[in-house]
Amino acid sequence: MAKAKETVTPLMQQYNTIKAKYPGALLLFRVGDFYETFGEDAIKTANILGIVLTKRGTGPNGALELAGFPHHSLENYLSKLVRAGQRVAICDQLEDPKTTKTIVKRGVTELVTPGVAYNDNILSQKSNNYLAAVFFDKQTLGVAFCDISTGEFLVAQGNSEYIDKLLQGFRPTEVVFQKSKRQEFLNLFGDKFYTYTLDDWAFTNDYANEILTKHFEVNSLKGFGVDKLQSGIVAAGVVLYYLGETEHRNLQHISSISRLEEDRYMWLDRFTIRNLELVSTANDNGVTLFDVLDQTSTPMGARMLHKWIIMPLKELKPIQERLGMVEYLVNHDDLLQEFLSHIKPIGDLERLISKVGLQKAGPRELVQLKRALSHIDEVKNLAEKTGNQFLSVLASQLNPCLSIKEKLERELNQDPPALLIKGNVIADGIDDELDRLRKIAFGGKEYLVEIQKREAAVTGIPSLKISFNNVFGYYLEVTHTHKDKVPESWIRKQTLVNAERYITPELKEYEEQILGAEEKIQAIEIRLYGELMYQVAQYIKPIQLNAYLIAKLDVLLCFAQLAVKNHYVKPTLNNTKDLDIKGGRHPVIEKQLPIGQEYITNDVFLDNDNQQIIIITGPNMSGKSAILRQTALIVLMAQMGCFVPAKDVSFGLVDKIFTRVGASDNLSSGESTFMVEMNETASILNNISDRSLILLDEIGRGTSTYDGISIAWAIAEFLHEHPTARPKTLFATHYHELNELENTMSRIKNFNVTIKEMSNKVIFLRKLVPGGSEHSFGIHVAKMAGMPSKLINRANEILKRLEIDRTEGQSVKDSIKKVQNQAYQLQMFAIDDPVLVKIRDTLNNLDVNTLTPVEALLKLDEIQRLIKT
Ligand SMILES: Nc1ncnc2c1ncn2[C@@H]1O[C@H](COP(=O)(O)OP(=O)(O)OP(=O)(O)O)[C@@H](O)[C@H]1O
Repeated sequence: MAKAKETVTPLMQQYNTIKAKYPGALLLFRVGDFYETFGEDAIKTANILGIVLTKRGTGPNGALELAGFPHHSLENYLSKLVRAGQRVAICDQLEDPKTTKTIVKRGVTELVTPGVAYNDNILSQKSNNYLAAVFFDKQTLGVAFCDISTGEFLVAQGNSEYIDKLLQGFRPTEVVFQKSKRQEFLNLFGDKFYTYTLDDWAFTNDYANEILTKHFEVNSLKGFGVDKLQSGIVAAGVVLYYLGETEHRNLQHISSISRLEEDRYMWLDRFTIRNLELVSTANDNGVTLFDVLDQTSTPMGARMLHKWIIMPLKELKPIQERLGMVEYLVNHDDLLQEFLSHIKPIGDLERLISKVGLQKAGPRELVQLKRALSHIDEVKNLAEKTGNQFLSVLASQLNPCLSIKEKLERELNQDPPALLIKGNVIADGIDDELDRLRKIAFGGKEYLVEIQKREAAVTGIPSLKISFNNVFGYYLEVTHTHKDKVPESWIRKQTLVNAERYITPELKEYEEQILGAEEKIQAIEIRLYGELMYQVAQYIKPIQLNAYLIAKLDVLLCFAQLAVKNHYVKPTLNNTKDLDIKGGRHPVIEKQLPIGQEYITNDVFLDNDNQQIIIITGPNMSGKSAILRQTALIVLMAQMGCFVPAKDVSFGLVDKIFTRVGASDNLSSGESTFMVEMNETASILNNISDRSLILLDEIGRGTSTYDGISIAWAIAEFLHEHPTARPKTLFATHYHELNELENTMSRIKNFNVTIKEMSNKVIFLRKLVPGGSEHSFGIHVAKMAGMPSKLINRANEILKRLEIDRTEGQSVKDSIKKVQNQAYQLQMFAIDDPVLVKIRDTLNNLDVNTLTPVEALLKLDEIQRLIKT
């Protein structure tokens, strides 16, 4: 017998057709009250969501896997799927199953990807969720960032270094780029981004211009000031194209596009962003500068703060404006408190108005919008009254959109359900038909009692009753006693033992009304709500401006609160090229010290003429890095417009901050990555100016002493002898040999972080003082790492010998011989134990002269391990 041919049901045929249109996406297929997934998708879904995987059918290809969940759990499950890195296509029923006899029409209504999300469950409140597009043009790279949840749309172009820096700072959750450039992308930006590639045809000028001008309803992009950025525009066009591809077509809230102006912001190279731990730390639970500074009251304020941190300003006027405003708020605490009381309830207005643009705002969100607008009105009034110039300008720009606010107040039930379909969203008194239907649907009982009373009075039948059954609906029941009083117009439907049942045209009409009322009510509410949303959408631009202004005020209020709480002071910015920090502190470390322990403050002074480069020596853990970082953080905070953790600070604007940290893992065969990068990034180094600040932390560490010193030496020389610029530099090192540089280079000065040595123990004083260090600190390091005291004692002996011999002019070779002889006398080595022999040989083979502290550490570790085995 021939094998039965497997039949594919019409439903599965429909599924397969839709699935094929969205390659790479996990398809959630709505069937009745469930979203179902099949095959591979089902296996993934069940895994990620921890739901049951079942199997259906036994065709020639085996059973088909199936996993599904109820439709009302969509939001919750969707966020889990997207967070797990899935692209999720949501396929809905496009018509009411009741109205069709054939298979229900279905289609994908949204494709949710990590970069294209506005669902509160997926987004994190305090950070933006950017989608980025990168365009590899011939010479330059174009980039665009868009956050669909806020409507922000930014564009830039430049070399790969600049684009990399932007990607580091904006940290998009998804990056799209040309299919043919996969390898280039990986080479330049690494594999840490969630990426998606698109066919190359979408990356053309003509296409981008067309899609952008159409979206913004303009003839040219000139008005946005982006028309010159041809590569950037292509990337921006791709963003819009991708949003369309993912079924996001209501994008009114993306109401403008702006250029990321490179010249307006301080340049922080990517190492600086990472090393200063501005917005993220190497380990997940570390504390960032953002964490310490974030005292904002709204999510949009927090997101703005985030941007201010990674993009400090470099123009005096706007910085001073911010600082001036913070000072004013610090001095007017009552006003500050009043502002705060109105800003908190404004909430996330920026994302809220975006949902209006996306046509996804629920009734409660519109009520919240109304509330936010009332508070904006209050903020405006408060700001107006102050007479402060900045606040007066703010007041004149804030627009409480009173007419739409009043409309929302009037037309919406002020305590509505979260979902429109639950009903009771539109207020009473707005639509006559709605009021009438509601009366019928919800006031049904009273209406029937009214009819009953009236008919009883008219007919003189006191026992008249109105009831309902499924056969003929509402009816009047008359006992046989009153049979003869029944009017002629009543239609008899049923005779019982002691009563008769009648219907009347009025009852029939009422019945029809009541049965259809609920559906009609829903239809009217949906229509009226849609109209209301449409009207609110006309206010997207002024409301977005409000959101921006409130976010800005929120950040300034946050700075003012920080100033008071953390004792920050107002920095003085000027046009000199000096940097003068008195009593500086590290804003993050000072917050983490154990209770009772005070942060030791430090002064740092740098200028172009005498003290361009400071070499800071000191043992590990003495606080060198802290001094470097706090210097950069103070500069950065000041240029954000924030007060700073110090006693007194004044400096000339800084245009760029570079950081390089030496560590054994980014050094190869004695060649510093910094040197490599110096060559690679010649274009940037050519742009180093007298206003740049450079932090070099333990460059050369991890190589052997001579290599390390040579590299560090070369870098210091490079920066000192740079033909066009004298960048201010802090150079932390444990190579006391570098102190020699001071003698030959006039603008290099030695400093050290003080310690006190007491009976072989080191106490950190953490004060930066002029002068170099006498010796290296390798043994001290070993001690801190918990090496056995026997070994430490021995190391100290060796060191002492070496130091004595050096002053007596003896060669290192002789010293080593001496200490080796000494070693043979130690009891520990007299035994013929193979482990001890091995230890002895290891020690014998050590060339102490070229040993770096880190190598010493590693050797000691090796020896310790030998003992333990
Ligand atoms: N001024 C200070 N006041 C109080 N504690 C400090 C101060 N500076 C640093 N510390 C503490 O000492 C720790 C080590 O400081 P830091 O990392 O700056 O040392 P380092 O000399 O750079 O060491 P390494 O060479 O190992 O990087 C910090 O994490 C902090 O807890």
